[in-house]
Amino acid sequence: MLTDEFGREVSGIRISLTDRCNFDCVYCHNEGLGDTRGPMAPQDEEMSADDVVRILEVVAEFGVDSVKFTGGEPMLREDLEEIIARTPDTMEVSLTTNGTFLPDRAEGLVEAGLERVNVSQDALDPSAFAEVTKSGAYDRVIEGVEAALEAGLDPVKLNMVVFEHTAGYVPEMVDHVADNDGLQLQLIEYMPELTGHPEWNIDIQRVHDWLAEQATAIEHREMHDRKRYWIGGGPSDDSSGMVEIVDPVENPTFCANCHRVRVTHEGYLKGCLNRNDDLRSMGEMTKAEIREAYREVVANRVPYYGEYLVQGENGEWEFNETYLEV
Ligand SMILES: Nc1nc2c(ncn2[C@@H]2O[C@H](COP(=O)(O)OP(=O)(O)OP(=O)(O)O)[C@@H](O)[C@H]2O)c(=O)[nH]1
Ligand SMILES: C[S@@+](CC[C@H](N)C(=O)[O-])C[C@H]1O[C@@H](n2cnc3c(N)ncnc32)[C@H](O)[C@@H]1O
Ligand code: SF4
Ligand code: SF4
Repeated sequence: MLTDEFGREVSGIRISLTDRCNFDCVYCHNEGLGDTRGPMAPQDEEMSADDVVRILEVVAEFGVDSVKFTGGEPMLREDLEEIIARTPDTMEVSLTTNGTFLPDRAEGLVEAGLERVNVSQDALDPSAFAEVTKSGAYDRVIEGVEAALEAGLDPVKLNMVVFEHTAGYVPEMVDHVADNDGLQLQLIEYMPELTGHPEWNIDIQRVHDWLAEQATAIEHREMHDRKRYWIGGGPSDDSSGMVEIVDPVENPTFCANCHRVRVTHEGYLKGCLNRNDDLRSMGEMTKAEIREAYREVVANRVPYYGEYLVQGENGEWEFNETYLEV
């Protein structure tokens, strides 16, 4: 496994398969590309299944043992099942999706080799859901979550971005996962950097404090040093609910435990979700060239949050020049 200059081993890869989406969520960061979602028609610049598999085969040689497929909406790719089936056997395969296509395809994805799924669900009520996603597909998403559970995906994590529009729904989402076997909840801190709406931010520490009061057990996950709160039981009790908080913003501990590189839908390898200054285009590359690009990108990885950034007078984050000169 390769290790970067900050001692972070790279054990995972996160691949965006498309920037197209059938939703228009008001907060969407589109995996670091900002609000640039394309039309529904396939885009020429999307990597082919062969491109994706070539990259996976190379990083597997370096001991990368997990892949997360995301987007845009990755299930708009008709060849998703093929890509998963061709993923090296040494890799754990997971998917993050808005869930609308799961009712028809969850079973096929499991047959292809999918092990876990995260489904974005920001509210338990159709009108609140529509307000955030600009979509009327609430019932489809609920069906998708059921289809994923029936197909044997375990766990099925519900992703909820916590920001001004959704913060009030956190308690009922927590009850929902505690009451339903197989479901877990991921509360994701809203990342304002790429969306242009800093005013929607809320203090995620309040959610941590509230959960700590409810929890019967609290654990730390190695990845990103994330906290996990167990509600109504504990880690060994099947009837309890697990709530994980993903809180990257201004969190040097999160970045210090970041073990994944990323690939954009056009095939650019990059070391950090929030950075686009280290892109390496791998679409046309041979395996030997991909190996070289991978080594370079890992060698140049830098934590994003922490002393490497400073907040300017206008509230924007900028590189800490003092640090760069050292
Ligand atoms: N800044 C930052 N945010 C991340 C990172 N990983 C995940 N996130 C945030 O968390 C969201 C949800 O991630 P998911 O795709 O559901 O997957 P995950 O939680 O990272 O991975 P698993 O829990 O292992 O399934 C992402 O879209 C980001 O908003 C990361 O490395 N850096
Ligand atoms: C970009 S989406 C791609 C996969 C799929 N379309 C979905 O929505 O699950 C991946 C995850 O990013 C989260 N996300 C998007 N914009 C965000 C933001 N500004 N802050 C925090 N999380 C965000 C979404 O909630 C979703 O769980
Ligand atoms: S469903 Fe996912 S990719 Fe689509 S707009 Fe919402 S967060 Fe972004
Ligand atoms: S370095 Fe930090 S911000 Fe960048 S991908 Fe890793 S955890 Fe996310």
